[in-house]
Amino acid sequence: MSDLWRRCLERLEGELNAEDLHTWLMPLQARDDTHGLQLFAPNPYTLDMVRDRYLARIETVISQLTGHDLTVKLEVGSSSPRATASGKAAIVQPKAAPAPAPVAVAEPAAPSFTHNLDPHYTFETFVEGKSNQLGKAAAMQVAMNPGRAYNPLLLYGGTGLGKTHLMHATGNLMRERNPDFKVLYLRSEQFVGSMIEALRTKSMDEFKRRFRSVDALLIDDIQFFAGKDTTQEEFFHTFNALFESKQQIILTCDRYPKEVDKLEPRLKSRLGWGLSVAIEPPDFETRAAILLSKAHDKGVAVGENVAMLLAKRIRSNVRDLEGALNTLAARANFYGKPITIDFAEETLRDLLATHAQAVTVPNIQKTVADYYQVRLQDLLSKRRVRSLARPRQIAMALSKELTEHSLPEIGEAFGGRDHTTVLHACRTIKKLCETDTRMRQDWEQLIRILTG
Ligand SMILES: Nc1ncnc2c1ncn2[C@@H]1O[C@H](COP(=O)(O)OP(=O)(O)OP(=O)(O)O)[C@@H](O)[C@H]1O
Repeated sequence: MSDLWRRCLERLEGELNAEDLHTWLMPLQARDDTHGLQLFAPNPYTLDMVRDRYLARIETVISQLTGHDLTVKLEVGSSSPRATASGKAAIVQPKAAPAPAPVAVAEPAAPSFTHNLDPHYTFETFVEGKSNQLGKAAAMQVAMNPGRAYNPLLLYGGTGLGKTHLMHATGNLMRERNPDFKVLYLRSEQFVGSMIEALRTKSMDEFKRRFRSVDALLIDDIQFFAGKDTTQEEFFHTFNALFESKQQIILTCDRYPKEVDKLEPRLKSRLGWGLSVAIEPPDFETRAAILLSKAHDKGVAVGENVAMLLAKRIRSNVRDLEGALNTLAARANFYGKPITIDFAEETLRDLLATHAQAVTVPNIQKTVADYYQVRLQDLLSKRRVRSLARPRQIAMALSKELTEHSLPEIGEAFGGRDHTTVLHACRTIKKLCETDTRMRQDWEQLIRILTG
């Protein structure tokens, strides 16, 4: 990779979120020569996005890095000399000074395949807990034995729980073990965008070649394929081609794919050929460990007490937890203060209040009643029919999980029941979640509704 471009990316890393960076900027190839830097987008769709959203900023950063006022233009293509032989290049020119800009020394021509994995998303930076243990183990297996261990590997679960992280970690490990391994990561919107562009420019053959020539294809958030029939058709053929030649496919979805409406049955059936693993919301200890690990990686001094405060109060997902940490770090830096419990509570008062708000026992009762379509007064009554008893137990267990109330207090809130009844409910639901998929999905969905 061009040294100048690498330095530019490093600078932008601190400004853009990881997702945008690896979606739009990392796929760009770059080449610098005595005249300047050339940037190549893999397709017109990416080119448009980069030009509209990032080009001005890239120009500024390049100018800062080189000390010259440079103009950057883009084209679709590749940085390998063969691909640019059309002579369209000469992309960076000094805006004012006629003299050639002194830029970084050119490296040998880059390989024609540029992987676009986020180097920060690795297994080392992924904190393991009960909620993601299986997913991590499966992903590692796939990285060690691509195309053969589980194909496809499908990671599913709610937003911000680490699916994308694990996917990149798998790709990164594959490439660490074999640097020539071609791993292509895309969000499903990019797949759709590339396909639309290929249809428009009548370059479907090129599109097919691009996706079928990789060793591993990683597609994020495939729920976006729902209702897009032509995309599904094309993806179906891509899938078959890759699968047959034992190229690895890794996918993520925000729920169990069988539950995604408007996804073709034959595609759903293919998705089930390999291994589907749920990534669940992390428990308290894992949330605290993730927070401490993120703080360590970012060089932010956060004590265990602060990590525990955030982990206790922010249960929705890891992304929110990380967002809170970033806010704290930025404020502490600005005011030059250490991150104490008081500082954290003060700084995040509104945010913590929002997270606390939803999770009260009455709120849980109402949410569970709505979810199972029973009347609230029946849920709180003494009636023991199964259609009420199970939702009631779930509501009790959720109250224990999501609030600070004691067992007797929860019993009291459920029509004056004994604390042993609540304890029994908690144990029953915990056991059921381990053995009954449906139950576990209901539980996770309710947690998402209550904490999202
Ligand atoms: N177990 C974990 N250890 C370390 N970081 C984690 C873990 N789980 C999630 N994260 C971090 O949380 C953030 C969100 O994770 P990620 O983007 O992978 O979520 P996701 O499940 O793909 O969400 P979405 O469905 O919205 O794309 C990332 O910064 C990721 O590094």
